[in-house]
Amino acid sequence: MAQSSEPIIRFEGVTKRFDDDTTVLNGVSFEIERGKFYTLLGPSGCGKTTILRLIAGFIQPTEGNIYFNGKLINDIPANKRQVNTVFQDYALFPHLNVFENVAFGLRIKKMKNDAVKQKVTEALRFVNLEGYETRGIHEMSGGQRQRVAIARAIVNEPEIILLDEPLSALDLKLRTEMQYELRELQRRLGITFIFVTHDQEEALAMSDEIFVLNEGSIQQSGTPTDIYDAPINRFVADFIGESNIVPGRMKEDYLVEFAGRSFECVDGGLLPDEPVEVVIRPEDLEITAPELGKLQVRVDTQLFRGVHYEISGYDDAGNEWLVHSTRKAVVGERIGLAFDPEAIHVMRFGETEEEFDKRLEEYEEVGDE
Ligand SMILES: Nc1ncnc2c1ncn2[C@@H]1O[C@H](COP(=O)(O)OP(=O)(O)OP(=O)(O)O)[C@@H](O)[C@H]1O
Repeated sequence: MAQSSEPIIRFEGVTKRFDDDTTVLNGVSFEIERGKFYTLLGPSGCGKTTILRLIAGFIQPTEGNIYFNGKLINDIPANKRQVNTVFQDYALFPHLNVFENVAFGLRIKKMKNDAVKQKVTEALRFVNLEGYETRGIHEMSGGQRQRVAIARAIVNEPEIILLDEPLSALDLKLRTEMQYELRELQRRLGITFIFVTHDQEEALAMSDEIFVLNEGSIQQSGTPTDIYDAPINRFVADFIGESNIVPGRMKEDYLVEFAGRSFECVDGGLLPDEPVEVVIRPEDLEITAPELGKLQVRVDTQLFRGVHYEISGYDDAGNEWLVHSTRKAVVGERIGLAFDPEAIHVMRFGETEEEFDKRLEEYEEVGDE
């Protein structure tokens, strides 16, 4: 295909305001590559569903442009886009059986009966629902309805499937099963999936790429490990997993000061004496005897979490530290905390992803000279 090097979707400075002048998306730009599993992650009201609706064509941008395979699609109506949506409540037709629910889109296109039968059978096989053709929707479980909704989307052979919190109605166990199933299905189909969730664990487990959103802007985009290991700012560090975030100061490249001491780290490219925020994940801290630790902490609370203990305490500078450890501590006692230079991640206050990328580029250019 001639257009295959183009991103399948590109947003260029897309702003969405509703009639009452509330800005829901604020100049958002991103690219979606073909065949990957993307997740839009963020708290309630941050604009995730609005992005899906813009891609589907249910609403139009107030400013900016949306491209599909390199072609501007701002004014292309929803029914002319090769995109299908799986909604949170599945939006299945209660009066139609499983077969007719899946066949619905094909019937509208006036496809011949034989072809409909073949395509619906194939779609139902894909989601493991062969033999359920004549069942009523009310006779299906939550997980099965979910699969009918997915079969109804894939039967149209769209280039993109949009999934708006499709697992939120399921209980925890089924939800985990469906996470595997959806991920596997996406791999087998090779169709681009754009999945919306406010659940960070779900996003980390399922995605090739995650966009973290807050208040109508993309805070950070990247693979789950990029985002977990190198959050761009406090919002992302707080939203994805648990973090210790303490104030610090850059002394020079690869040397950062916090909790009253200097520590080797792997981050550079900041100005000497620049105030920063330092992130260390609780599982990267190891409990030692006080004199062997890089930091000393008095244990304040301890909770047993089955696999590990969740221990919190304060260092002498008054910073709180959360530790996940298989070793037990004693409340009120002093412990040492050991960690590798790689465990320290330094963030510049309030920096956006764009500013970070620019800084990194300049830093690497200087390094190459
Ligand atoms: N048609 C509309 N008119 C006015 N405001 C709207 C409209 N649709 C959405 N909004 C507002 O836009 C903001 C973002 O909504 P959106 O549905 O995109 O959020 P979300 O991130 O998907 O949230 P949730 O996880 O709660 O679904 C919300 O504050 C919402 O109230």
